[in-house]
Amino acid sequence: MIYCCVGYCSTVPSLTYGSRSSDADSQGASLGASRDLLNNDNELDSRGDEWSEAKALEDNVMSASLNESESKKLPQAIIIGVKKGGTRALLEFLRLHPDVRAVGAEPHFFDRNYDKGLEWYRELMPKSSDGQLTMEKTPSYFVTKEVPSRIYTMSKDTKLIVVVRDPVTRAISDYTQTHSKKPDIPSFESLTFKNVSAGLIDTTWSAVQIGMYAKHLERWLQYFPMDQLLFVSGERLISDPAGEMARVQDFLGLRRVITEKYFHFNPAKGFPCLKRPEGNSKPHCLGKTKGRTHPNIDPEVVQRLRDFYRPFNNKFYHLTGHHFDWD
Ligand SMILES: Nc1ncnc2c1ncn2[C@@H]1O[C@H](COP(=O)(O)OS(=O)(=O)O)[C@@H](OP(=O)(O)O)[C@H]1O
Repeated sequence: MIYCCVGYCSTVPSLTYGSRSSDADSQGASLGASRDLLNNDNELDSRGDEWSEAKALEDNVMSASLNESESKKLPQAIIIGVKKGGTRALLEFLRLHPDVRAVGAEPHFFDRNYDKGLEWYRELMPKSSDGQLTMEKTPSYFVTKEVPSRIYTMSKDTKLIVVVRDPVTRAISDYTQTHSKKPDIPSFESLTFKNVSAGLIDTTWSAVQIGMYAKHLERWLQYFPMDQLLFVSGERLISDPAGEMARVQDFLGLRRVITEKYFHFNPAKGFPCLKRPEGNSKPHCLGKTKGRTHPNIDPEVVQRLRDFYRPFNNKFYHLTGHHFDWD
């Protein structure tokens, strides 16, 4: 069956092909069918959609003029995490590069859909020519035990990108997202502790656990050498997107096409938005599900979390050789 959307047709439901950006939440996306995407808890990022739809339309026009040597390929590079790190922004920035083709939604192949097989996965990818890089992003990969060996089995040469962010802010962002959908959940402060009176941090709470980056990274290093991983600073992706994009493009072996000309800082949103350097088109910002207002958290709890994360952060700095200044 052929599915079409805003002039964009494919053999899988159009939602799965970037007409909507479905970003990770605690459930994340399943690409089995468009119904899955609509029924799960995923965010559908409305402003991101506009951007993705414009891109899908453009891709469609482009693909009409492309020759038959184009084919769907397994990704050579994957944004594997972290949830709420800035993964959507990075993917959308990369999608502007002419040598990158990326699937807009999160395939969740290596964590939830692995039994569907590699051909299912390949089928989700956009067509690309030989010189182009195929990519996807699924932020839950970084913290899922089985994923490193599975990606290694697909290709030991896969390049891996992790967008990391201060784990305390990340945890609050994660909580804010859940709270926006389930306003009745307990407070951040009470979820943080296993035993409030003893002050024990609950490391089984995913919002806390995801930020123990060193622990997760050690699992990846059992399969991949450090030089196959790139750590992008979520903070710098906002304060200096062109600088982070230069690192990313170098790492991926791409020409430095996405430069400061592509960014316009929107002071009202507090984020860089994307603009085409040529022409007068309006800059495109990610949607309102990015940059939600975080609740005020008891400063004592924030301090307790900072103390908790410090050894993990220091180990992470040591392993990566990069100081992220989170303390
Ligand atoms: N350019 C730009 N525009 C908007 N938002 C940006 C941008 N760059 C980074 N960010 C930050 O991205 C955070 C969401 O991260 P993710 O996209 O990884 O979230 S998700 O895991 O896919 O749901 C999101 O977190 P919150 O601010 O907590 O909502 C943003 O701070």
